[in-house]
Amino acid sequence: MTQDFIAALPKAELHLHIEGSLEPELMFALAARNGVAIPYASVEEVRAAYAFSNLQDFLDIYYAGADVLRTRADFHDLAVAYFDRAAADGVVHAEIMFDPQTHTARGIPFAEVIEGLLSAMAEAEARHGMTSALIMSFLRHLSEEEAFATLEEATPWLERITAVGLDSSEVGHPPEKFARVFAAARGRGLKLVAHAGEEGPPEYVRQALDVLAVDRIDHGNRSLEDAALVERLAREGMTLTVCPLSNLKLCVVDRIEDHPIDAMLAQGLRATINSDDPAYFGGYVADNYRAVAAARGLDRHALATLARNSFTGSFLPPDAIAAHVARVDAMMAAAA
Ligand SMILES: Nc1ncnc2[nH]cnc12
Ligand SMILES: [Zn+2]
Repeated sequence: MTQDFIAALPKAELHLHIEGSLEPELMFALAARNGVAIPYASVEEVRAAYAFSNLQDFLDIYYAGADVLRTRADFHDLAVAYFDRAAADGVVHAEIMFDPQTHTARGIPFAEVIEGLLSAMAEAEARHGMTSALIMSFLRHLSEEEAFATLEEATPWLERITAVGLDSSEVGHPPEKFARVFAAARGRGLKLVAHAGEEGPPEYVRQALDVLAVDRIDHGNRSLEDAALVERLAREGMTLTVCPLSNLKLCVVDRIEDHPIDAMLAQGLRATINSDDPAYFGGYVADNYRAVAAARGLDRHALATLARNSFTGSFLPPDAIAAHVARVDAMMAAAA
């Protein structure tokens, strides 16, 4: 019953790396289409390689996997596959991240990447009535100067990009390293998000708030180590895009039974549920809801709160947010 309820619950996905939705089957198909050699003999061998002890273990494999993405059609097919799966999971709005530097560093033109994604977004709207938005993420292991160059390269498409983000290796690359480029992005009318407190300390979450002035925190788990920070995040209504199966696979939690999603809600944090890199972490967004519902005994009220938070934390206009929240409320009223 909870299974059906979770899939039927209207929801937004706010933390999804489109490169992390590359399923092994598509990796093989694109490798063949583009004549790219990959270091795996079979889909099973790829899946077996997805055992990670930390974020960096994962990132090494994730950046290698992205090498099969070469053309506009590849980015289109990748994103269409994600939108189809998300629609089946009850996602009605998706704010997807892409990492242009992972591709431009290999000589793939920025235009190929973004035009492929934009055409897939139009297709998702036509096929599923799903709305979507693009978040352009800077790789934090690279320099701020390189992030500036990426922002510059994106200029012709800025109307189509909703936000900038900050991802990749967290520890050693604090948010303050990107203070000026985030200020420039804000000046160009973009929203701001940053991964913080996934592996990095609570201080990185504070920097994301105080130095970058982000609109959302991606992950934020380690905020829980700092009571004053938790109180502030709750008071400011800051959205956290939490990713339970990612947290399990990257050893942010040892067991899914230890996941703090209900503790976050109990402390008044605006937590949401997301899949992060679903092809690598073993599940799309509904799988993430199911995993924590089962492991932490979340009832329908908690699940509906998480779904409502996904809309209130989105970059949709207020009227669209209200309409989506009303649909969640109607579903709860019908179930009562
Ligand atoms: N969970 C994650 N943390 C940091 N960078 C990422 N890039 C893709 N997934 C990521
Ligand atoms: Zn992420």
